[in-house]
Amino acid sequence: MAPVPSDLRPVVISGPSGVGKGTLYKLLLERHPSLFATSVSHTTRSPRPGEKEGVDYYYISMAEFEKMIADNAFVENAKFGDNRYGTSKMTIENLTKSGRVVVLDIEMEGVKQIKKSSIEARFVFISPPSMSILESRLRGRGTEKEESIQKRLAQAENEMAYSKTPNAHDLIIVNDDLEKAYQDLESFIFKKRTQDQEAGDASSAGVSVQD
Ligand SMILES: Nc1ncnc2c1ncn2[C@@H]1O[C@H](COP(=O)(O)OP(=O)(O)OP(=O)(O)O)[C@@H](O)[C@H]1O
Repeated sequence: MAPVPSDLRPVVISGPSGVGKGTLYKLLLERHPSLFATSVSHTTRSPRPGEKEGVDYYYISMAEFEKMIADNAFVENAKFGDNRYGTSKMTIENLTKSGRVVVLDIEMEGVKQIKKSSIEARFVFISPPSMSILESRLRGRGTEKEESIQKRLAQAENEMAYSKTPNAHDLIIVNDDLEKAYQDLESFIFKKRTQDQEAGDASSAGVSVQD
């Protein structure tokens, strides 16, 4: 039987575009399908052909989205073009209550928002071995036009700078050898949370620890 981690806090994976977040995330879900779960986001954009409500996204109107923001129902939300995207607190809480570890692939602004939210999460930053390797991965993936590659590389500098600020992340993994990076990620997730950490987290969050 697959081991069950004692620490069910959601895991937020961030890092520059092209570093391998999606690849690592997919491996977690493939290797432990009944343990890890993704949180289905809410969006104001229309479904694309083949997409399913509640599987790819929850599709809602702009008015509903704004109501959810007003109700503080999102742990993070963002705007891309004319569309809004958000991760709902309740979706995460329900998955966690059902014994799953929620894995979130989130960019830097979202990470900052989650840190301010009521959700207690663990933050893992995936770093490239070098900026030139990051660039060759982005190019090698073959999904991006030149302009988009340049934008992503510029944003990568911001992500890297943020990763160097104290306490931004609980763990930084350099994704050089993929299997090694995966093993580092998995063992971090399965690591037992010490009582000191629990007490420290609880006092910094201003809540009491419950057994
Ligand atoms: N350790 C590794 N060694 C070599 N190639 C890798 C490694 N990890 C990932 N890759 C490759 O790098 C490319 C980018 O990976 P991936 O799409 O997972 O990045 P990402 O961080 O999820 O990017 P985005 O934020 O844009 O979605 C892919 O082609 C992937 O196969």
